[in-house]
Amino acid sequence: MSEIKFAVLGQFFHCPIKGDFEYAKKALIQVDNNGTIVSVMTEADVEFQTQVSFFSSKSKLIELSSSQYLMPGMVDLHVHAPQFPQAGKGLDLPLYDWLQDYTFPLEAKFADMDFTKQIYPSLVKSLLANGTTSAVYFATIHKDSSVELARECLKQGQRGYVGKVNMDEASQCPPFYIEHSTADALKDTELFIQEVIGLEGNQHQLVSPVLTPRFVPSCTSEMLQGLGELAQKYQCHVQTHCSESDWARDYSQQMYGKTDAEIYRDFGLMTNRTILAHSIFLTAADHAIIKETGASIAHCPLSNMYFANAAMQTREILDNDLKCGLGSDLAGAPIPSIFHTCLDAVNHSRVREDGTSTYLAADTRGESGSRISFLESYWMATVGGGKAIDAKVGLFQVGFEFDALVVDTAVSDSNIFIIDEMDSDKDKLEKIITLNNRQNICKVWVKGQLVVNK
Ligand SMILES: O=c1[nH]c(=O)c2nc[nH]c2[nH]1
Repeated sequence: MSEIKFAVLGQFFHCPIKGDFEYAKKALIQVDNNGTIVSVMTEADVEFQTQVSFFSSKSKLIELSSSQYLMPGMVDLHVHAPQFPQAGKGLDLPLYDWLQDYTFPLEAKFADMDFTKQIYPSLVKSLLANGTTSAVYFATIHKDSSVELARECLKQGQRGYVGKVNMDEASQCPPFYIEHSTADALKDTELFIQEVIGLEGNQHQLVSPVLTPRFVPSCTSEMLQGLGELAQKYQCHVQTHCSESDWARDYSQQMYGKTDAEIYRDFGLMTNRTILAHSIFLTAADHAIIKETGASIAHCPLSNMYFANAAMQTREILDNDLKCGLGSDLAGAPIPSIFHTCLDAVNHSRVREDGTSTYLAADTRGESGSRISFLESYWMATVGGGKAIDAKVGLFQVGFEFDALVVDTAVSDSNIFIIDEMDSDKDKLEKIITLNNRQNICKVWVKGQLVVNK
């Protein structure tokens, strides 16, 4: 049996059931040397006090104050790592022009390893500081630079899922940012997988390679076929964009006469380790394919407002029990915080429910019954994300990895203002979800390793 590394004493929130939450006022969570939760006790347990005294005497007790809340680490299912320098600018164009004018020229710069090493450490640091313990990254088409991102995740202790992007369709990719050849790109991708798995210090697979066809328009059918074969060979994760805008949806129909989900399925890219970013224009048949294959959706509410030209079917996706988590979609949206994404997801659904045009009567303006709750969005950010990456994270339960953060509502520059006599436990959790900022996050652990400590 492995040794206990530390035990945390304090209050916690988590959401074992979608749309609901659990609050423990005083709990003791024991974490072993592998970073796994081996015991969760509350005051009702007879052994509670004895265990607290024991860990205290061994100097292994981390005791939270009354303004501090232990919460599961956040999972960001969709981050474009090289777009970090672009965050907060250039969202004036539709998707196609945005890619061609702003994004591809920036991503092309990552051929330069010095530039890579200038950007990626700051990105990983920023995400960790915002409580993102697991991140699923698109890197660029460059193998070495993409491996460097995985190395950086490992160095800073973030659970990273990193993809070398694949794009080889000459009519859609600029000459300065396209694979040299499909065959070379597939060889590079296979090498990338092997190099990430074999990175020094990655014995526990904290970082994993992800097959990453950018989206249907940027890939030839030979590329999709080759990546599908690699997905079967290595059983690794797959990530891509799915039916994200009118333009992208129509492109797939014109080229293949199929939806994106059908195309990915037919090329062997839909597995229970596939993460489909956006997934706005889903048909009933797409829902069935996603459910049957066990693929997941990364809901990116803020970038959908810029690029999707439509609102997400979040209510139906949750009701249909499709696997779904949240993505920041840096830098199709500017904010590197999944807490913020939770708020965006709720706002997005409320605008859909209410509709927008003041020229229409209230009862014809929106799509009634389509809102989601704060608890559902928080569930997606933690448990839903954990299921998508196929990792035991997102809950404080025995056997789960200790990926966690501490929110302190009493830091001097806090936006969260809690009054114990006035706020129910649910009020407190909703305030934390909606008002939390990086200054409130004072500790972050990934796999039991303390990676942020303020
Ligand atoms: O939001 C997006 N960001 C991207 O970089 C991208 N590439 C294809 N489709 C995309 N959508």
